[in-house]
Amino acid sequence: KKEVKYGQLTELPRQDEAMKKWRSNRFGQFIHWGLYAIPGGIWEGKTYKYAAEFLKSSAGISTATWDSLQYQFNPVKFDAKEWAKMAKDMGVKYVTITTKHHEGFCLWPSKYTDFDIENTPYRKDLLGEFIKAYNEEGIDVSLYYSVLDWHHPDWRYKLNTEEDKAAFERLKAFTENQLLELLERYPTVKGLWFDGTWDQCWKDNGKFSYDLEKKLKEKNPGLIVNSRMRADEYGSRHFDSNGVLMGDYESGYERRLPNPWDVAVTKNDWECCMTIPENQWGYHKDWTLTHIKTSNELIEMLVQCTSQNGNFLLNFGPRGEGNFREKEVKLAKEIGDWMDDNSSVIYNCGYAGLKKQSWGYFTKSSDSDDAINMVVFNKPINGKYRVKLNKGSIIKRAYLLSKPKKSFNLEEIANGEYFLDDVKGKCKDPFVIIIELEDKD
Ligand SMILES: C#C[C@@H]1N[C@@H](C)[C@@H](O)[C@H]1O
Repeated sequence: KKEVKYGQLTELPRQDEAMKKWRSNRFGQFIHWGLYAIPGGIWEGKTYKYAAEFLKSSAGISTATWDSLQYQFNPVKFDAKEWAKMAKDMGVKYVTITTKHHEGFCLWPSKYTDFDIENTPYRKDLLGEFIKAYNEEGIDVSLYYSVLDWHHPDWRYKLNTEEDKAAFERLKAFTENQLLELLERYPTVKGLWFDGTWDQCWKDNGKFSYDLEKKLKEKNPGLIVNSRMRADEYGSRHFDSNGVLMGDYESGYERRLPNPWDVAVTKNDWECCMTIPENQWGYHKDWTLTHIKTSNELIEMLVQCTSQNGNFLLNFGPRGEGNFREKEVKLAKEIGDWMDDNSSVIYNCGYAGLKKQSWGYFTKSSDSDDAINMVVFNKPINGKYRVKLNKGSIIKRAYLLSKPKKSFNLEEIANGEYFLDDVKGKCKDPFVIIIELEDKD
């Protein structure tokens, strides 16, 4: 074991109220919005297939040219209340929005740069309007912040020379000032979601990331930060050099999920962030380039995350003018309709302590020990659901969440193992079977 002085700051898993709320939220909305939403993946008539928020590098655009987009950023269709209502109806309990992506443009009026919303035709504190509207809908707000900053003259990927090191010291001070400014301006914020921390410059500054986590948590007690913020003094990221998780939850699942049978993942808090297209976080004009996920695919990801003690952060990329594409609005509605009937198997739920089975996923509410949720995605062709519980478990009753009066027939086939006879006819959406257990004692 290495001696790690600048590794985990807060003992995990956190059991304070702020973290319990984060855990019970389970379902969040990610918003990627910045200057990249104006060109939307197309530059001088050419469509670039790579992620739209990387268009500056994909199309080799100079910083001066890219930054001039600031004078076109005028989201006349932006209605924060409308956005918050859509999120509320979709069933999310929290939102994470990009305050500043890799391009360096800030959605809030920052004292530390002119490359911000104040110097656009919009002028107003867009981020403040956003936070107020989402909080009024009862949705917690977390802020995404990219340490990687293509606009800032002091950004360096690697620190080769003394000049590089002096420049990066200034970048670190700028980063700390902006983050403290965000927490000062927006005190209701529950978390910070760090990104752009994969370069050598950050790995060489593990102690700084430790001290910064400490300072930010002193400024906003209860603040929740993702593991992506951190490096230890040896350059190990997310987990320190002895494999101990840093930050408050693991945030390495980006556009991918763990193996659904993996039990080890349940021991930490974690979050998966997911795009609707294959790889577009910012708005891209052309959604014919890749597969666009259906609401049932996205609902299954949300249920899988919950079944393994993880949160699911689903991304939306609004247009430069401030509205969402119709397909995103439709998906939000479809997911919200499912959540209207089934959110009880998501909110405040997690790993049921049972091996996953082929019909779908188990989840269990933190508030009850004698009920288990079966969320069905794959109907068995023989109409019988094989349910393997822990030894000694006895099913008192099993029924559809949607039809609680009608019980399934039970056939016990071994200790803690049953067949449930199907009582449901045709179904096009995922559905829930509630298993009520006999009290053990
Ligand atoms: C790569 C990369 C970035 N990380 C995701 C969360 C998006 O912000 C993407 O641009």
